[in-house]
Amino acid sequence: MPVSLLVGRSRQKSMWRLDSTYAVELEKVSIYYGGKKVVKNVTLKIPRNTVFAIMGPSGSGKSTLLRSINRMLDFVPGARVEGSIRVLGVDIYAEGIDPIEVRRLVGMVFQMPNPFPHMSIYENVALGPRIHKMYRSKKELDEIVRWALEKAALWDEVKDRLHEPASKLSGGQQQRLCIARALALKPRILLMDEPTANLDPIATSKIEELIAELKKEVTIIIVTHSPRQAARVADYVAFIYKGELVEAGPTKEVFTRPKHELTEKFLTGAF
Ligand SMILES: Nc1ncnc2c1ncn2[C@@H]1O[C@H](COP(=O)(O)OP(=O)(O)OP(=O)(O)O)[C@@H](O)[C@H]1O
Repeated sequence: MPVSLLVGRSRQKSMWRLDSTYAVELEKVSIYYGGKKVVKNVTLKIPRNTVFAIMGPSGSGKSTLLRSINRMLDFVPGARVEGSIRVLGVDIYAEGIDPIEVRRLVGMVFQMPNPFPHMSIYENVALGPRIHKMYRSKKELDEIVRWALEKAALWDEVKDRLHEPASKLSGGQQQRLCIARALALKPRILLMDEPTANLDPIATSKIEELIAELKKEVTIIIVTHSPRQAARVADYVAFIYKGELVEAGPTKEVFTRPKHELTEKFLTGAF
């Protein structure tokens, strides 16, 4: 990364342990919507700079668990998290933690590509760095935008149309734009909630290739209901069923020697 990109917050002394073995550590995490417990006592360690897939059938609590990792559940009235969630060594629900800083460090990409449609491609990526004051000159902002679009494997396709509205991009391009938008904030962890559910197979494989590339720099936690996708992209997988963690481990191990009958059923498509 050019030195000029290391401006703003990244120069400040950080409380996050950036060299931590685990990107995320969940301990006895339960999550409620009102009185309804939808995630039940989940303990899980997610190694840094890996792709970790959370898989399970619809309604098993995957998205809820994912959203607890960057305090997105703060926006859901009645949602409550119990237990401890550490991100790069820091308890993100502790008093005094700024949820905005948590969400900068832990970016998120959703199922439906959701760029701001009337904003230009450039502005979609520049918005976060503007809000967080991550640059000192227009030139530096241009560099961040280019860097993020390159990292999201979109630069070559959009470099001559940066000021066109994002709505003119295809669905797959829009999703990569959302990835660029998240990357522009220099996150260390990227949460992806079924990022290819609305994409065709070609756009899906582009995103999957991108995931493999990105894990060199960020930890990726991806929610998928597809065991095939988990097998293709993930180093580690966790299988969640009815809010409970059934098993977790290296992808190869879980797929070749599942310890639990439920996991085997899920992997063979019996759900
Ligand atoms: N805002 C909410 N208020 C109340 N209940 C909710 C809310 N969001 C989700 N739920 C419920 O929590 C449970 C888990 O939902 P969640 O979306 O986390 O599961 P999921 O495994 O991601 O499912 P899917 O694959 O269908 O997205 C479901 O029973 C769902 O109906």
